[in-house]
Amino acid sequence: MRTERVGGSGQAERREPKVIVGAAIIRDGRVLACARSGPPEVAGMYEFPGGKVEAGESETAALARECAEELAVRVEIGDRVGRDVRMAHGRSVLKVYAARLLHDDQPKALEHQAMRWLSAAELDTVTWLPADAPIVAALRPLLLTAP
Ligand SMILES: Nc1nc2c([nH]c(=O)n2[C@H]2C[C@H](O)[C@@H](COP(=O)(O)OP(=O)(O)OP(=O)(O)O)O2)c(=O)[nH]1
Repeated sequence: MRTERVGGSGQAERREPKVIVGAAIIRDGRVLACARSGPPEVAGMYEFPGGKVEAGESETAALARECAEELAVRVEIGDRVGRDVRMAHGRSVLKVYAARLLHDDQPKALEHQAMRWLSAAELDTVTWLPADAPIVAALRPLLLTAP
């Protein structure tokens, strides 16, 4: 979706929504859920590790960078999980990809206040950021069928 606003020339400018990517890192039928450390209004709420895609960066490169920065792990990025989720009145969009850890790397919560490996049955035991609800729903069957 494009959002439009009227610029100084009176003509409509088109703005692409900012893309936020998240990694649903799956291991042994569990997904890694990470609790935000801030800002205060969302601190303690769970999300998928990730962040904003920078200019000129691919979504998969952004995910690999964010997983390295936030968790000190290397990941292989797989298929999309769930749909695009519009946030901030359409100014941003959340896209989540399945991922797996490479080289037996062990995640460290370098920027989050907590981390949990959740099975399908445990997905609802944490409070997710509101935008993540459709992604979590789409993830459930994937965890149940994961090898
Ligand atoms: N990483 C991530 N962000 C999410 C999820 N769900 C959700 O609503 N968000 C929101 C929270 C934030 O408003 C935004 C991500 O911004 P961020 O501040 O974490 O991104 P970033 O790591 O690039 O941060 P920065 O460079 O601006 O400090 O997306 C999710 O599952 N994962």
